[in-house]
Formats: sequence, C-alpha cells, structure tokens
Amino acid sequence: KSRHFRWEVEYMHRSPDGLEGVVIGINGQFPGPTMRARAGDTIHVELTNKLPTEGVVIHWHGIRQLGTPWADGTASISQCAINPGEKFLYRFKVDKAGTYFYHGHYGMQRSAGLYGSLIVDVREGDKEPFEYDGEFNVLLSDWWHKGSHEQELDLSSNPFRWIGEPQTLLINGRGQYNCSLAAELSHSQMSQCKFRGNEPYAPRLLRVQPRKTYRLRIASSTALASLNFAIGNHKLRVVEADGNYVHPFTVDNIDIYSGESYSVLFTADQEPSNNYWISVSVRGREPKTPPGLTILNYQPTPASKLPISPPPVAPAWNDFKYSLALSKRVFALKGTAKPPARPDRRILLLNTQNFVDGYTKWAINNVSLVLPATPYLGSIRYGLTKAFDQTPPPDDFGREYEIMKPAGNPNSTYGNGVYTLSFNTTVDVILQNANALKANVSEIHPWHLHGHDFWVLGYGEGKFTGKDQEKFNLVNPPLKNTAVIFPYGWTALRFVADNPGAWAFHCHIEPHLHMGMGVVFAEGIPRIKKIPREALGCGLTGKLSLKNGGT
Ligand SMILES: O=C1O[C@H]([C@@H](O)CO)C(O)=C1O
Repeated sequence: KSRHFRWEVEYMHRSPDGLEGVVIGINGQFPGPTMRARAGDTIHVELTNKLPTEGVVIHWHGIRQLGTPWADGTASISQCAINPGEKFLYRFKVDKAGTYFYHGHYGMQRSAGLYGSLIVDVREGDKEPFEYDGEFNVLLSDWWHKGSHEQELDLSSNPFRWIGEPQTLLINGRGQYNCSLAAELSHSQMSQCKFRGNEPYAPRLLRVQPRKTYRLRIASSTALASLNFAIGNHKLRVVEADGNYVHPFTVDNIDIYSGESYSVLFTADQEPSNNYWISVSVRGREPKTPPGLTILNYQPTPASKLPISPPPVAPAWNDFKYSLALSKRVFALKGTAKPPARPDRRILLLNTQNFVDGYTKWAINNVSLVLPATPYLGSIRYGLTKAFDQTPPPDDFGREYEIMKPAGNPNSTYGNGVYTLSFNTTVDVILQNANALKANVSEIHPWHLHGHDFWVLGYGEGKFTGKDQEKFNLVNPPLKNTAVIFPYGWTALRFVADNPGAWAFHCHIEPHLHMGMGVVFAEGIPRIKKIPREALGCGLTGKLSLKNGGT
C-alpha cells in the first residue's frame, strides 16, 4: 500500500518548556506528525522547505532504504539539502515493523526540534510476538534556550564554546522549565507547576485502565542527553530495540541513548486509586537538567491527584557499570538472523577529541569529518573524483596509542571519512573509546549506522585486542542500528555491506557529529542504476546535470 504525506517544514514560535523559543515544525506541529504505516508499505512524503533562508533534509532513522539510498535524508551524503521554497519527494519502503522516528540531518536542525515518530505495524494478518491492550508513543528529546544557530556558531568558534547541558528534557515535545510537577515530593527547590489548563507545555498524561497491559514505544531523538526511563512502582518488559525483537527481559528502568528506540510492556497492576510518576533522567554526563516528568493516570482516578511517592530515582549518572550491565542484557529474539561466522574486513575506529588548526573537534582515526558540497552518493556514482579528497581514511590506529590518557599530540586533520566497502562483504567495526582532551574524561558516544542494522557482538573495557574476538557473541547478538561505546571501552559490531549507497556512520550526539565525529561507508554504488536528479542538484553533480541538458 502507498501512503502519501504532504509536509511543510517551517520555523515557529513555541514554548516547549514554558519559555518561548523557536522550533522547526512540520505542518504547524511540534514535534512533527506521527507517521504510521504497515510493513511492506511505500511512504511518499512530498516535503516543501518553508525555512526562508536555509536548506533542510529529513532522515528516516532505522529505515534501511533498501534500493532507495537517495531517500536517506543526509545532507552532503545521500542528497543535496532541499533549498528554501523547493520540494523533494521522499519515497521509500518500510519493510520491517518497529518503533522508529525521523529527524533533520543538516546542521543542528534536530536540536531545533525537527523530529517526530515513525511507527511501522506488522503486515496485515501478521502478529507481534507479544500481546498488549493499548500503546503509547514516548518520543524523548532535550531542549536548549539558546537557539540552534547560536549553538552551531558556538561549536565552530575559536576559542570553542560548548553548548552545555540542555535546560529541559521533553516528553513528546513537552517539558517544564520554571517549575516541577513533583516539587513537593522530590525536595526540589522549584515551585510546583500550576497549569491553567491547555498550556502547550503541560505534560501529556498516559491514561490507563487498571489491569491492562500497554506497549510504550520509546524513542530518543536527543541532541546530547543519554536518558534513563522509569515508571514508579511498575516493571518494564523490554521486547523490541531499534525495530528488532529482543529476547524479553524485565527491568525497573531502562537506559536509552540518542538514536535508540525500545518497546517496553507494562501492566497497570498497581493500586488503581493512585497515579504514578513517569520519569526521564540524564545518565552518562553530569546532569544539570532536572528530570522530565509525566503521570501514569489510572482511570477513573482524577489526573490531578499527585502520586503519593516521589518520582523514581535513576542510577547515578556515572554508574557506567549499571549501564553496561543493561546493554549486555539485550539479546536477539530466537529466530532473528544470525551474523556470518567471520568478517572479510575489520575496521578499528579510535574516537578522540582533538584540535584542528586550534578548533576543538572530534576525530576518528585522527580524521575529523567535513562534508563536501557534492553529495558522496552522486560524486561516487558518476566518478567525480574532484568532489572530495580520494585518500581513504585508515582502517586502524597506532596500536601503541594510549587510550587512558589525553593524546600526547592532540592535533588532528580534516578528511572525507569515506570507507569503500566491497559489495556483499562482512565488515566488523570495532569502536574504540579513549580519553578526551581533558585528563580523566572519557564520554559516552551512541553510534548510529544508516542503511543497515548491525549485530552487536560485544562490549569490552580498555583497549581492544585480537584476543577479544574470541569472546564475541555469535549465537544471539541483538540487531540494532545504534550502539554505545562506554568511557574507555570498546564495542564490536558486524554487518553485511549489501545495500548499495553512501551511508553515514556517526556519533548520534548532534554537536559531536557537527564537530566531525563520523565516517561514511560507500558500498555497491556502481550498481545503482539511476539517482533521481532532484537529489543531486548541487555541487558538481548539479553542474553535470546542466551539461547533460538538464536530463
Ligand atoms: O564535545 C564536547 O565538548 C565538551 C568539553 O569536552 C569541552 O568543553 C563536552 O563535554 C563535549 O562532549
């Protein structure tokens, strides 16, 4: 079935957390409209850019774009940014049921609020491998009072200005900055939120019937924050991660990193005359942002009745052992495709914070990604070798590199970051974390791969060695599209390069990508027959199309 959407993207005045700011909305909505389809459907989005002075693209996060690499929505990688006033048709198939989302992939437009949910139901007649009576979307994000353009300038300045921690965490685009829903219960200094009624930042409550079971589709579109999600007095049963079924397991709370999605089930089995807190807290970075809150409202208990116990308290922000243990509990559901037994190529990627010409950057194997004017997909397909420096980045880093210390020489260089993968080969990627510029600091980075799911073969502490491969999980590794590296640790991923295209692989922390923390995998591009011209109307591909009489 085809599903048609007509979207207009524009700036709007909104108050996501009670304070007015500028957001990027779609068809007058922030977050953008929830898109819903069935596995096997073809989505058509006719997008008009109504941002008066800047381009835009939209990435369909978790959708593999099998056969449609030009619809992946990455500026300078899969397409030219859509100019103001222009339209672009995103046409692609959603082949797999699951919880996804979409978001801007140009500059800092995700931080400006350009995101929404994308839910794919199972095919007509198919069943999910679990049951529930109702469901809710929970789209999580973080919000700054400083606008996205100023954030972008700050990050690109010398001396460097860090954007800092977000002011507010948003649940479905809503948060409370000046007040706390749980002021009295959580000993917070803040005053109690007083809502008049239909404020746009009033929390959206989750209304449930006693004894029923619900599916929460949680996705994190944060620009920076790693989060922990919990419902007071209720256990969560994790059944899906990044659009793949997992072997169900039960937790009190769950960590969710930027770019990840989870489905969790819970049963409204607590005292029905009470309500319960739903809370979202910052993990992994020293939190300067209060938890985001909303209420699980048991019908017919009045929504105004505050829960009797304080909101659940998340594990300490720096309890990385807890986070690692949670990540290690995610296994594929029986029946999930298994990885090939061995890789054809292994790429080790060292993550470091560096200086390039005095500017603060992130680099991968000492290469800090800068994107060219001509999208890689087009320049590679049409052999335009002048479009970017053709020197490939290295497959490894100096084995003597001391990951536990700031780099002896923190200087790095800009580069194109393009790894060319032989078509249909199996690739292992080992992401190696290291110390940042400051001593005793190593941060969490959630890495997201476009165009594929990968198997997460393992996590380890310290520097990866060949021996670590013996401990890879080849039995039931989860399929995901986003996986974290923990401070001073490594994470091993495997995927098959079987989807022709130019695919971004990057830290999903938006300011980090902006500072160069990403690479591009180019695979099977000569096999692509024709790329729609409207995707390539810029740079050298734009010129090429003019030369060919615009055909
Ligand atoms: O990229 C980053 O920069 C700051 C800090 O390292 C320098 O101010 C920070 O916390 C990041 O994640």
